[in-house]
Amino acid sequence: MSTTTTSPAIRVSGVTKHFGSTVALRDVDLTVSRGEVVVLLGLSGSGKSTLLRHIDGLERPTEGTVEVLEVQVPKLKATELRRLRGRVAMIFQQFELVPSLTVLENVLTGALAQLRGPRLGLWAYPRSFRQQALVHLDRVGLLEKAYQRADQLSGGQQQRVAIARALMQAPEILLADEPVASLDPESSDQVMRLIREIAADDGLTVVCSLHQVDLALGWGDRIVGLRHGEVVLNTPALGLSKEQVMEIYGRVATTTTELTAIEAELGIAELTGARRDGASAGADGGQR
Ligand SMILES: Nc1ncnc2c1ncn2[C@@H]1O[C@H](COP(=O)(O)OP(=O)(O)OP(=O)(O)O)[C@@H](O)[C@H]1O
Repeated sequence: MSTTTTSPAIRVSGVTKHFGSTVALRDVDLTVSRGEVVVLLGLSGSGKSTLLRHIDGLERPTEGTVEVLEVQVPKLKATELRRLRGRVAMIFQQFELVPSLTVLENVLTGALAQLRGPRLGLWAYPRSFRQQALVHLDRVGLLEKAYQRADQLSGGQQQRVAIARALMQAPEILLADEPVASLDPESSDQVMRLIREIAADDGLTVVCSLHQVDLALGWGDRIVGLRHGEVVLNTPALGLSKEQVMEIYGRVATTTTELTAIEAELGIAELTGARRDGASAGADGGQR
């Protein structure tokens, strides 16, 4: 009888995280299957980055457990954590490229964990790595930019370089923390499509935080909504409507100003008048 791996890629159980008196996560459960693409949706401060940082072992939970690729993350020693991070790549809102280096060198830095010692300059990397980096640049559509300085590229292009750098790790999981928050709508769309394509082609597990409902609905397999550090929504993206998502976020708003702020942050400009009136009315449209 053959055995197949059925364990999830990520299993977060009962995670609570305190930063002093701030409760950033409250009893969070999240299970992500291998190959699944999950969106973490939430307003600023809802705990999205903190949750991603727990999955990557950058934070330890105050309570609860985090298992990634069958490894208990908070228990890992530094060397074991480094090994796990080789299997989990992360991209960020601000791209985190080295501006003065060429695009190709930036991509190559994604392989540093696989090499011993520092690497200064392109020729310090083995030829096979340079070839691999060029393949990844081709995949993200930036082969012709390989020898330009990273800071000469547009925001969208820089995020695509960051994706190519992540691919150098040959990761099993890709974590993306608000990857398009600094980009215009067209570049956002391009970057999100690229991540989705790569995830499908490589069987990558993806957890991506976003705050725009429109992007989230058209993109992930499943949407997990966070509010004040708690999971308030965990459902397949297919068939989920904007109104359902808004309803969840609308419940926290007690005033029209608050509702307008939520609307703006979630990228929704069409909250109903009735909902708005309800919010203005205070208790009726506020916390239920
Ligand atoms: N290192 C830290 N020290 C103290 N408080 C923190 C720290 N990291 C996060 N927090 C707090 O925890 C809460 C959740 O923050 P987090 O950054 O996870 O939210 P977020 O949903 O990712 O928001 P944003 O989209 O603005 O980054 C916030 O109240 C934040 O101020």
